[in-house]
Amino acid sequence: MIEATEVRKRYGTVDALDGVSLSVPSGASLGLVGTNGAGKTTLFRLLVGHEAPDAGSVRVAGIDPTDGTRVRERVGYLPEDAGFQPALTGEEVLGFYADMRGVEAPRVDTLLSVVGLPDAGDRPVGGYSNGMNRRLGLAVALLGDPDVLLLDEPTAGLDPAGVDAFNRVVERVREERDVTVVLSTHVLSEVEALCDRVAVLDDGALRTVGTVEEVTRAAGDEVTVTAEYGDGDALAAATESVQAALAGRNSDPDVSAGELTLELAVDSAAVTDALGAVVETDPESVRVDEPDLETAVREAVAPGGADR
Ligand SMILES: Nc1ncnc2c1ncn2[C@@H]1O[C@H](COP(=O)(O)OP(=O)(O)OP(=O)(O)O)[C@@H](O)[C@H]1O
Repeated sequence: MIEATEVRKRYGTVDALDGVSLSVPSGASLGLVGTNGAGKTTLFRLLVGHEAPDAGSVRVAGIDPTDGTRVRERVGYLPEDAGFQPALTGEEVLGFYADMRGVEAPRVDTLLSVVGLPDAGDRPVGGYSNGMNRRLGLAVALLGDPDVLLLDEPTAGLDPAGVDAFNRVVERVREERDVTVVLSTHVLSEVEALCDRVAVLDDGALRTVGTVEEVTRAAGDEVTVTAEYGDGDALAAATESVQAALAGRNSDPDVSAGELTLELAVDSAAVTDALGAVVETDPESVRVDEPDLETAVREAVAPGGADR
């Protein structure tokens, strides 16, 4: 659905995108993450045809986005800095964009309900909260029932309730429509909740891309369970019962300094069994360290934890 091939975009002396190739299949949901200034907004602007790449090619639904209005019929875009005339009501804002895109008026009411603003349509948008404004922006992006939805940091600056409300709408839209979503964010829990894929951009380059699971796995494929015990007897008894629970699985605990440590393959049944056994031995504390998306993204941006 989206194909970017060796895309370059330079502003003055800055390589905003420095040879980025990325493919997003139809119906997928991609989280675009990365450092500030990584090139995320630039990529959106190329995907929506607001600008052309200096080199390489971009195709959305097989269309070159700079090729007239055709791509705008297929793509809904919520820019990072979307703002509307404060004196216009929500309905008027939608009506304005609906006219521009030739969408029928009844869709405006439906869309306001879809984004959770069913009763706010007759109010001037100057009185909308930040979250309401973003949801109105999403409604504008949904006009014309696009195949592709591009959301540039849609929840930046929203409070937790606003983030939840927005993300629930995105989830519902994905359930109800066959739409391909690209969403940029600095919040990785959002990617885990809403996206099946993740791409990490940094300094104009794509550092990694894959399913959320694949990218997370790059941070390691082991879970470490560490349990702390008050005295040597408790630790010895715990070691015995954990060994019994994991018998034959080649995962003996390490025991030292009042602690029992287990290293286990992530997602294996051994993790559940070991945790069950550990909890039954009544430890003072239990810690579970597993590969997570945050570590994987940090590693992708700065391999080996290099200072930047
Ligand atoms: N119109 C422009 N003129 C000059 N430089 C630009 C322009 N647009 C982007 N840049 C530069 O290109 C780089 C990438 O910017 P971009 O806005 O795409 O990053 P981003 O990943 O969206 O960042 P953020 O997370 O901070 O929103 C930055 O160094 C930025 O300063």
